[in-house]
Amino acid sequence: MANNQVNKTARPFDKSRFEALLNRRFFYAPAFEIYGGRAILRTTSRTAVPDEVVVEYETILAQLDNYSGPELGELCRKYDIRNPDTDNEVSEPQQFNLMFASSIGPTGQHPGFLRPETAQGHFLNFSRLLEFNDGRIPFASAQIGRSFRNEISPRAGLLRVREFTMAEIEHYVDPEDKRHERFSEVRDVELDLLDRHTQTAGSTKVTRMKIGDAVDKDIVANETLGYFLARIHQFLLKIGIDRTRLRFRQHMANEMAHYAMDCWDAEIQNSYGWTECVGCADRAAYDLSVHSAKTGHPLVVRQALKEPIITEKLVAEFNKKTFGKTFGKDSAVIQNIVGGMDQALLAKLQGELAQGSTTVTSSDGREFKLTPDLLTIEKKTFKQSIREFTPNVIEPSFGLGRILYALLEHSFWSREQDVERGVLSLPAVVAPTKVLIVPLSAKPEFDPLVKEVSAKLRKAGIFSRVDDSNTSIGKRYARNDELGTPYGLTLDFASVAKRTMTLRERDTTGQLIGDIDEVIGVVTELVNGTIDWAEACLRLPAYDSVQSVE
Ligand SMILES: Nc1ncnc2c1ncn2[C@@H]1O[C@H](COP(=O)(O)OP(=O)(O)OP(=O)(O)O)[C@@H](O)[C@H]1O
Repeated sequence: MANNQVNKTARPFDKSRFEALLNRRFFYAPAFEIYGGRAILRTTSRTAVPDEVVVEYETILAQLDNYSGPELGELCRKYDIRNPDTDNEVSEPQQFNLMFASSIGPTGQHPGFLRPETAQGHFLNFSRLLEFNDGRIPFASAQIGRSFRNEISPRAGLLRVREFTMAEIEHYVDPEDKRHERFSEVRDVELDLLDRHTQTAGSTKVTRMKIGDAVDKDIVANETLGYFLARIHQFLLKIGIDRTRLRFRQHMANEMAHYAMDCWDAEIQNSYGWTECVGCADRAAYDLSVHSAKTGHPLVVRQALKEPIITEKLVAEFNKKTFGKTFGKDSAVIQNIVGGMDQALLAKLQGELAQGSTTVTSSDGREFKLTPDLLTIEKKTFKQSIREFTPNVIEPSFGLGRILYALLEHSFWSREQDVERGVLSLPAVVAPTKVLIVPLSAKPEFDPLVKEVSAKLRKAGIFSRVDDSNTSIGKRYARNDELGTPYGLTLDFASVAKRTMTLRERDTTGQLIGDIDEVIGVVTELVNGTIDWAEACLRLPAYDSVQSVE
């Protein structure tokens, strides 16, 4: 071999590191399959695979070349790598390419699936998230992303579409303790509830009730679910949903998924009727259990018990020396029969053995006589210091398009004196532009002031726009009222001379006046929500030439 040949593998192949990686892949997917010389990731249905897994799989596939013959067979057996054409284990090195089950495989065996919600991605990452949280619950994951539904008839604007943006939270709780640490903060929040009993009675009359009372009375299943209902309510009001057109409707038993413990929809009334915009369900342990069953990877929490649980159990033990000799190849059959017995049957067997012998019968009717020199059954003490359980999931699920549509309907109105003048009353927190800067004139002496005000607002973290178009100030206000801009700052000739500025509020059209820096301070607080307009009116004097500019 030529001495100058370069070994391109910087680090020698390390089997144990590689197999540790194979183990890790079970976080995401149960197995991959080889179709016509291509490896296909077999994920649980509707599963989104995070980007990093692609890298991981490429690494895995590249490394498979390091195995050959029986070694590869062994590896494939261990990690369930199969050739689906023959359903045999892969026995010789192949050149693999990577493909995902979510696209059509070369043999067309895998249909493509688009996710109907973002939830699957959360569950796939559960183990890693649990690790980040030091193995403890409760914790939550949140994600915003596109979701897809095969709607038969998409309609009603953004209300029913085939592709939409969803924001979901998966909050993991102990199934035996669904209290929420911060429930006391929302206990007194009043919600309009339409529970299932009211609906069964044929009524749609809501009951306004404190969420604390609803949980105490078992109308809402538990504190964590109640906590999220209250937070959904607060969120929707904060972004500008009209509370008189918001209700929480409980799912009827026949409407709810079979595994769900309780489910409520935040419904918002709009011109199409009452529309579900946020769903909030206690989905029990269903998702994690199903993912776990499909992947073979346990999705559980292991919790050290403060007090170990001591239990006593009857245990069957076969005498290794005599048992195999006596029963030969039937040994396994007998061990299976005894191994499948519950405590009551074992107790019966123990009693019979004490009398001298007992008989067990196989499924094909053969009888085997057992004596105390072959089998002993004794009570043993077990100490359990770890509690292992599958967490339950509380899932608030927001459809952003529906919320936005309802918000636009709730926010839009016309001025009484002129129906042509529309106003979009978006609260500052959601308005795309927070402040409009309106120089009264396009004269160059206004430029430094306009620049100063917009720079100061930018520094305060407030997004503003300048409208220096050549139209009347009234028209400029009207145009920006329709765009939902909550505040206007007007620079006039007094501003140039005396450094004063007026502040206008969109909904009332009320105006205040003050020193430029003082007004910027007030508008910053208004936008940040630390004061409201009434408070601003106490801070700054009213500007009484409103009519002259409107
Ligand atoms: N086709 C769709 N178009 C827009 N948003 C949707 C659509 N389907 C569901 N959503 C939104 O996603 C949220 C959560 O989805 P979920 O599965 O609970 O809805 P769903 O019960 O299927 O809705 P619906 O009964 O109205 O079809 C809903 O509250 C809604 O805001």
